[in-house]
Amino acid sequence: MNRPDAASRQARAEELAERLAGRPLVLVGMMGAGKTTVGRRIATRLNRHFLDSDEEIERAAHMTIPEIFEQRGEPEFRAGETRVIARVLKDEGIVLATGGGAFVNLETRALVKEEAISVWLKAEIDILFERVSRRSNRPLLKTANPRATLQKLIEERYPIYAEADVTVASRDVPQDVVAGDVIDAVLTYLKRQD
Ligand SMILES: Nc1ncnc2c1ncn2[C@@H]1O[C@H](COP(=O)(O)OP(=O)(O)O)[C@@H](O)[C@H]1O
Ligand SMILES: O=C(O)C1=C[C@@H](OP(=O)(O)O)[C@@H](O)[C@H](O)C1
Ligand SMILES: [Mg+2]
Repeated sequence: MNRPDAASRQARAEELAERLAGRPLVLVGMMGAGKTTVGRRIATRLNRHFLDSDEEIERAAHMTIPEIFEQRGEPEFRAGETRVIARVLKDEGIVLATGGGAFVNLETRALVKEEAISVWLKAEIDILFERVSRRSNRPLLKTANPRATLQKLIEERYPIYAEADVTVASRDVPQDVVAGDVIDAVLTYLKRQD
């Protein structure tokens, strides 16, 4: 990348950081969309603190997500997820990657809408499936037909994710490009709000 591109990229990130004025930036969307990895890159560019709700839950429980599902069950995981997100949204100037089910919760969704700017990282099933197949750390997909499960979740959740302020395609391009797409899309959204 040449220097003028890098400079304008930096300028857009700085403008976004300024326009957000402390409001958290929250990533929502399906498993495999890139919320955790792309979110971390966005935080770096905005010079913000990055948090991931799954990592916060794991830290508090001293267990991995699969262990929590196995030993305590999904309802307890969901309760922890709701609590963790409510707690971290009190912090200013964060980028938060949520777990794929978090925004489905009415209480969490209302809080995110009130306190933050939300971004739906939207990806095609083929991309999602390829990405989630790399690791076996998603308990909801431990089914006889994980692709069909993913498809069912997509159908249930897409109308809900569509309530996010901004939608960005999580394309099959490098994560830095997706991070740049998010920054540009949120900046455009906030400029329109003025
Ligand atoms: N743009 C991308 N191109 C290629 N691989 C990606 C991209 N975004 C994410 N990934 C990979 O997909 C997997 C899932 O990403 P992750 O950030 O954990 O998604 P999420 O948190 O939304 O479930 C990881 O292995 C990550 O490295
Ligand atoms: O979609 C979901 O319900 C889940 C998504 C996961 O997070 P990612 O979306 O970061 O994979 C994790 O919270 C848990 O396995 C449940
Ligand atoms: Mg994640």
